[in-house]
Amino acid sequence: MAQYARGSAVAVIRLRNPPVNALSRAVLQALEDGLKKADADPSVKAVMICGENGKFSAGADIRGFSAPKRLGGALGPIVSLIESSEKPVVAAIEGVALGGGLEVALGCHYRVAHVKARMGLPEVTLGLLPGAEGTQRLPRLIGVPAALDMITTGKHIPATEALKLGLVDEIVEENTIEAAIRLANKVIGQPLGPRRLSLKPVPKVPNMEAFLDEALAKVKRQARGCLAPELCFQAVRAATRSPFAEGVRRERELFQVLLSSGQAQALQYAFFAERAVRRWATPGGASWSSAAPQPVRRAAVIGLGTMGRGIVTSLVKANIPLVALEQDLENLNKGRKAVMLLLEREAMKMEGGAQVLDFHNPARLQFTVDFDLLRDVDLVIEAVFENMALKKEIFHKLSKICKPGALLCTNTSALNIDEIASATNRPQQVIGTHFFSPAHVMRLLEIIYGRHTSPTAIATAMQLATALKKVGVVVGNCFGFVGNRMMFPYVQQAVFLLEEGSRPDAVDQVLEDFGFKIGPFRMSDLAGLDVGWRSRKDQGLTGPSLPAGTPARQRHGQRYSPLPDLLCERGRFGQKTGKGWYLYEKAGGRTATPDPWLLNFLSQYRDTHGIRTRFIDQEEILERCLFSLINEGFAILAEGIASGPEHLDVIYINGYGWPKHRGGPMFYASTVGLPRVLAKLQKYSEAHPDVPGLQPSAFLKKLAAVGNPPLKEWMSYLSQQSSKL
Ligand SMILES: CC(C)(COP(=O)(O)OP(=O)(O)OC[C@H]1O[C@@H](n2cnc3c(N)ncnc32)[C@H](O)[C@@H]1OP(=O)(O)O)[C@@H](O)C(=O)NCCC(=O)NCCSC(=O)CC(=O)CCCCCCCCCCCCC(=O)O
Ligand SMILES: NC(=O)C1=CN([C@@H]2O[C@H](COP(=O)(O)OP(=O)(O)OC[C@H]3O[C@@H](n4cnc5c(N)ncnc54)[C@H](O)[C@@H]3O)[C@@H](O)[C@H]2O)C=CC1
Repeated sequence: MAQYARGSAVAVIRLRNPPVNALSRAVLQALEDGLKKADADPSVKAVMICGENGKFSAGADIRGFSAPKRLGGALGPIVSLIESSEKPVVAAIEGVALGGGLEVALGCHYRVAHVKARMGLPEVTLGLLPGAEGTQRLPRLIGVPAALDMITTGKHIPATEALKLGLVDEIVEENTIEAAIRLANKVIGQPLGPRRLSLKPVPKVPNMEAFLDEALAKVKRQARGCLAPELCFQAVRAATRSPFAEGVRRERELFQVLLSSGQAQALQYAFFAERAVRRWATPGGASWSSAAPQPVRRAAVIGLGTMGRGIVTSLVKANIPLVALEQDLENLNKGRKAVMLLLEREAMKMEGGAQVLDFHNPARLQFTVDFDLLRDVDLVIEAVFENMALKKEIFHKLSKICKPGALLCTNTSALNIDEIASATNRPQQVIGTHFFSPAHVMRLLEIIYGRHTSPTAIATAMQLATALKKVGVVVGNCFGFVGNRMMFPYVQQAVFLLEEGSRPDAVDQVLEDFGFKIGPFRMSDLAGLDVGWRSRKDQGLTGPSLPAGTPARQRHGQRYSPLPDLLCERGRFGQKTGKGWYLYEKAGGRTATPDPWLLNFLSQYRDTHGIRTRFIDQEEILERCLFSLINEGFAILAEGIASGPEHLDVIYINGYGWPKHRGGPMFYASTVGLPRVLAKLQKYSEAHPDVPGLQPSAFLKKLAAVGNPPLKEWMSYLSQQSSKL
């Protein structure tokens, strides 16, 4: 709703729809009614629009986009109605003015913002464009380059920047409403023509067409298959070429294309999925309502290798004082240097820089090899080598040294949390906090509870995720948890495809064209092939503990490819050694080129094992890789390892470079249709009966059999008894 009130000469219209004053049909109707009332009342000389509870508006109600009667069309005419008012209208922007909210403010003749307010047109992140004339008004107000930047990236800008750009007329530190009313009183009677953005020309840029060509190339490069950025660009370009009314018509056409594209639905699903996973729950009934987080005043990180360095950086950025520990002075010095470099780079990106991060202050960041310094920390994150014996040794030590309430977290990427916890005297305080590399950049934090992990420990880890500005997703304990467990069959299929006749660059290309940031072979080279090799040796799948006489391409009666092991035996660990699935310019190089040696090696390998090379088309590459990953997802859901498909999708979008405009693997499966996913898996499984990853999961079969229900109903088809937890 919007509340109308008249005080002296200025009428106040207050947008009201908690928690963020989203513009629902009811709000828009009330806004329109308020404007008409103010217009009709001769004692009203000006209007001020603000939002309830210190927030202007977060824009159109996103849930409304999928409603049968969409609210979209209603907003543009209301923005026009505001602008055409004969009485000055002032927007008082507090909190956020986003999307349709900012478009309402652009319709106003004046804008006053609180210094802490943020503004933006984030529709592009929802697969849309600012469809209430925002693509036509913003360039007229702040110029084409700045408007293009805001509209094609969706970034939120602070009020101080908005003032510099001319997006707002004034910023205030105190009462925004009073300042806006003051301004409204001041401008009564002044001509409104120059304040109506639709009447202004778009400011000229020297050589506009060349500028636009360059901007388009940049947008395309960054969009990677996502439609909205390019259509946002086209709408802004229309503003540079056509009069306002024609630009608005073009904006509407483009908006309709996006609305019906499928990508908008995927991106909006992802928006709500990310919020849904914050409301964690375990099969045992623990949730926010039963658990309060413990404060983390001081933390520790053990192991300053690839992961530990990023984790330390994240903690420092979150302003959490910490101790960083290594096994010896040599590794400590190496780790310290690397951490300092990362922190210096991060500080350069921040306003206030090193002073804000304060990482040279030993009270905030202390480096040591002495476990005794961990006595009084509230939380420890272990990030040493992926080795169970070592992890147990460390956790045993920690449970003796750390104070009783301290939470003990492991960054293991696959190992059993319960076994690690068994080495301690406090298994209820042991939890997996699985960061992704680079840990100070990647948004995902997979939070794994074991059999004994307490609800308080889960709540504390979730709160830590928020403090680190990460997306925490709570999942159960199994080998590889959710993300890596789904990744194993995907990578396995990619390698099998090589055995059968494909090439690393062909497989990567198909998956990168699908939208993955990087294909499975480039990803393995980046992460280091030795990581998986070590784990396979520990599992007895390769190396000295492999029983003599084990067939080269079979383990436990199932198909196995020794190709990655053979590469590692030849010192090909990926980027770090300058060669892996690809060739690099040098050790540590980043430019991957197909390696003739590898192609020759593959061909000899096929000859040795009597494999007939065949042509494998793009469809088969895509389906075998993706459907085996999705199939594992269904098994995970059936086992109760994750509470719903949204969890899997949020993990894949934020941790594994899954293209967000495809909504995550489970959402993607729902758009392909479960009967089709099932039929394809059945086909591939018949062709490869010794590959369990291709055998359709019982849960997928069930969902297909009950008629392919919508994703939000999937979990209701799982009986309680089928959960293993
Ligand atoms: C606002 C935030 C920055 C707040 O963040 P935070 O404090 O972290 O809280 P959250 O947990 O994120 O949010 C709290 C709660 O609010 C829910 N929520 C947030 N924003 C919205 C929203 N816009 N709509 C609905 N609900 C919202 C959120 O889900 C949480 O609830 P929970 O899920 O229950 O936990 C942050 O929330 C944020 O960034 N929000 C999104 C801001 C955004 O993206 N805004 C843009 C919205 S789209 C928009 O405005 C589109 C437009 O430009 C208008 C379109 C006009 C169309 C014109 C079309 C013309 C031609 C076509 C004719 C078609 C015919 C017809 O259809 O009629
Ligand atoms: N590398 C990656 O991409 C990811 C790794 N992980 C997991 O994170 C953990 C660490 O992995 P990386 O950082 O890649 O390993 P790494 O090999 O780069 O670093 C491990 C560090 O631990 C130190 N260390 C070993 N024993 C120690 C001890 N007793 N006390 C203190 N420090 C000790 C080593 O000196 C080394 O610096 C592993 O469990 C791994 O599975 C999780 C996610 C991603």
